[in-house]
Amino acid sequence: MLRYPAFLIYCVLNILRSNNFLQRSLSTVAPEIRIYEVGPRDGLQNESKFVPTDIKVELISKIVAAGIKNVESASFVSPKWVKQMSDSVDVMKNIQRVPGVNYPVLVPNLKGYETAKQCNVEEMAIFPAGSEGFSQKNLNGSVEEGLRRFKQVADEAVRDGLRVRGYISCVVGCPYDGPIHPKNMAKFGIKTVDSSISGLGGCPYARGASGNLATEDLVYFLYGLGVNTDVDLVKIIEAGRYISNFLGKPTESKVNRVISDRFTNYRDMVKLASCNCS
Ligand SMILES: CC(C)(COP(=O)([O-])OP(=O)([O-])OC[C@H]1O[C@@H](n2cnc3c(N)ncnc32)[C@H](O)[C@@H]1OP(=O)([O-])[O-])[C@@H](O)C(=O)NCCC(=O)NCCSC(=O)C[C@@](C)(O)CC(=O)[O-]
Repeated sequence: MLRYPAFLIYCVLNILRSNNFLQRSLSTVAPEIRIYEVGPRDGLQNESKFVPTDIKVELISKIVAAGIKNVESASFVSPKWVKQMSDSVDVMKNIQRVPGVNYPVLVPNLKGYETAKQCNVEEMAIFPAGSEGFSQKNLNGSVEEGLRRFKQVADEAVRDGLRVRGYISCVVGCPYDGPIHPKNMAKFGIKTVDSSISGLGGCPYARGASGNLATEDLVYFLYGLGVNTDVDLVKIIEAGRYISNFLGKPTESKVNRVISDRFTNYRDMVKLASCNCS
């Protein structure tokens, strides 16, 4: 009987061989699912080792080179709360912005908003919580206080012609308050999926946060379902390996783990994706 890793290799190889990822990635068909890569922000914010600005910038550029069009790149929260994001101004000033790519940032209050504006940010994310316990831990205030602050940010942003995206943390469960039963849940019509390169991340204030859905696995999964994302799997795998190597920890991406074990260098993977396995 095939063991799980062998089966995964078999599936990856078959998908790569039969469909040719590189050709697909160059296709002009509009993607059916929008991927929001949150690795450079949510992914890294929980890392204890400080990731230097140039590594963050390079990671973002690798992710963009793979075809991802939305990369949450920085966070203008208090540096006392999340030190890893304390160089967000430098990150935003040093990334080479590619036309057509969106580089949103996280903003918790008007102070963060002002800083974001100075960095020519075009889209920001606000992040109230659905539970009292998490709101206190993450934002140092109640749900109501959080909503009040985020409304200020959203009003300013809309006035300034910027886009605003809203997260709601803990809609079904909270590490402090337990299960949450939201009355209204948006169930259908999902067109945007958040994921993080290499499965990195988790909020430092969510006890036991276990990481995020790995972008490589998401791309692979959607590809298997025949859903177009316009993302080059080989390049996104390479970006995942880049940051995992830097952090000195194994990738949380199952696809990346399987492929990395088997293919040691980028050229081999490109050959494979080009169906040139001789
Ligand atoms: C909301 C605050 C700021 C309140 O933090 P606070 O300590 O209550 O803030 P304050 O207003 O009392 O100010 C205290 C000091 O912080 C400074 N300060 C205040 N704001 C800023 C700012 N923006 N930038 C820089 N400095 C700031 C402010 O200037 C002052 O400086 P001092 O006078 O002492 O020198 C804090 O709790 C905070 O930053 N929380 C964010 C924590 C965080 O980043 N968590 C991870 C992101 S959430 C997440 O990952 C979940 C998500 C979004 O992915 C969705 C999901 O999956 O659930």
